[in-house]
Amino acid sequence: MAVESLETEMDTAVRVVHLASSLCVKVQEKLRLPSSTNNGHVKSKDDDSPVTVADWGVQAIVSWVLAEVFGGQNLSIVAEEDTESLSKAESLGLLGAVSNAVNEALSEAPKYGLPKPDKPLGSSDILKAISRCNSLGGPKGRHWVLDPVDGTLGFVRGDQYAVALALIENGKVLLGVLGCPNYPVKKECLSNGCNQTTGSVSKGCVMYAKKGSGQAWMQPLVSGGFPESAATVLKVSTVDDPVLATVCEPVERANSNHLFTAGLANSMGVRKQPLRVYSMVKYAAIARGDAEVFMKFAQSSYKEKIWDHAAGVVIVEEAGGVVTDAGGRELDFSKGVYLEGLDRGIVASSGQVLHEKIIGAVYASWESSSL
Ligand SMILES: Nc1ncnc2c1ncn2[C@@H]1O[C@H](COP(=O)(O)O)[C@@H](OP(=O)(O)O)[C@H]1O
Ligand SMILES: [Mg+2]
Repeated sequence: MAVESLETEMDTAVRVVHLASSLCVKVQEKLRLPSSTNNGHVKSKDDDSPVTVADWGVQAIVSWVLAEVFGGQNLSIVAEEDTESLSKAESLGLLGAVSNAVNEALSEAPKYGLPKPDKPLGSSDILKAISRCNSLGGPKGRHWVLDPVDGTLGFVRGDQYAVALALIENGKVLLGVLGCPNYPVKKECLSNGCNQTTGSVSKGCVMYAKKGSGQAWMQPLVSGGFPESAATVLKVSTVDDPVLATVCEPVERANSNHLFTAGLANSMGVRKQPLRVYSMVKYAAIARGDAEVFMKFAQSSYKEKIWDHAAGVVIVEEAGGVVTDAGGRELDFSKGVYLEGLDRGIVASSGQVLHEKIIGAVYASWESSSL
């Protein structure tokens, strides 16, 4: 499939991620009100991770918009959420909150250049839209891949999170879009917490790239519609000396072994403290040149999912960076929901020189690690 033939796909994906990000901003503001801390709008999944009105809301609007634009018939969407807990009788209030958020967002869709429904969607339409995203992906055909709210823990804590949408064809990522509503314009804010203060929507951004185009782009998130300003080009950092490099990694120890990555960084000569950030905003930081390396080494029993990486990988690559597993191999998006065959961990970096140093360091330190 030629790159230039993806215009409608790219345009729709960027617009719907802007719309979805605006839904998230509103829900996150509500979650921050003291009265709503325990109002049932945050649920725990089976693995104890949180899921919110925003996760279901974003999945519903992305699914609804993609079906409107591309037709629901042959649409394949692989996404994180299902409707099991949302369909239970005791979740009626939650479903109502999701419906309100979805209909409020979709009523604004024309301001984003997107279709809106003739009348507000009912609960069953919304459940249908969410459960349409039950594709398992695989090696053949086109699949949209969505993480409606990546880094839900960051989201409920008022911190970083991302809306991630990618399109995969025959196992290869064709395009990726990352909505980063709290990704501050100034990179210092990522580590010193100025993102914690409530601010205007314009502090966020949307990044996107088409595979093979050699270009990645960033737009500001603006309140109430699609931005009029031109997109800016994203370029990775030119730093290739580990002494000057910033390494970012997950905030949660449970998601990546901080001790192992610290040893690895030290052995390469990295001197700066790691930047710990929730969600795929770490890929955004590499693409924008705010950090040079992103490493994630999960426990060996954990299987990485395609929606947690697809959009970020293509954006970093087109901005000039490199992403592989810890064995230096390309990530394989063709095996279904999981990144099957992943060698130990994921490494993204701003360029080949740093990348090779990290992969070399992994080989040197692996034997002595307990992973
Ligand atoms: N035990 C584990 N090890 C590694 N990654 C995990 C994990 N449990 C959950 N994750 C993934 O890590 C993502 C969050 O990334 P990060 O730690 O970089 O903020 C989660 O995305 P969701 O928040 O979308 O579920 C989830 O997919
Ligand atoms: Mg995720």
